[in-house]
Amino acid sequence: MESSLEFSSSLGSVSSLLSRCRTFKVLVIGDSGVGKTCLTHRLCAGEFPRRTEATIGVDFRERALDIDGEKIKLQLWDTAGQERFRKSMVQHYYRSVHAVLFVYDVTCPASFNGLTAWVEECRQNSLGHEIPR
Ligand SMILES: Nc1nc2c(ncn2[C@@H]2O[C@H](COP(=O)(O)OP(=O)(O)OP(=O)(O)O)[C@@H](O)[C@H]2O)c(=O)[nH]1
Repeated sequence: MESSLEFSSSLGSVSSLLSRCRTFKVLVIGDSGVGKTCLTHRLCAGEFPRRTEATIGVDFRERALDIDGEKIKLQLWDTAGQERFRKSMVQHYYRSVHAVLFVYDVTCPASFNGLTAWVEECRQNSLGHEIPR
């Protein structure tokens, strides 16, 4: 009885090891209207949304990947570009981030110049230099 219990518990740990999947949190930032929601929706749902509304706070999207046989979960944090929809939440966005994606609109130079403010926000929230961006 004891040995069969041991056997089933070790089977359990093997199956949990096999199904374990690493999750990577990617923060998506940039000016309002540059296409963050469209980009993340396209990546996760396989198509562009018909219409979007300004993001309030943050929207979460996930994409499962298989990289070299390992299951990876990409967790995209689509954040609001409008200051009034970010408010005091910002510091939470930067917690345990694995990578940051800066987005700008190629038809809008101001949104490219605006990236300096987003880089500065990263600095203010103590984003480490080792974090890919
Ligand atoms: N022409 C064109 N329009 C786009 C593209 N990507 C997004 N749009 C349009 O741009 C508008 C804003 O797109 P969103 O994805 O909502 O922008 P956002 O950066 O998430 O905006 P916030 O939520 O306010 O930060 C929408 O009307 C989209 O349809 C693109 O690649 N080409």
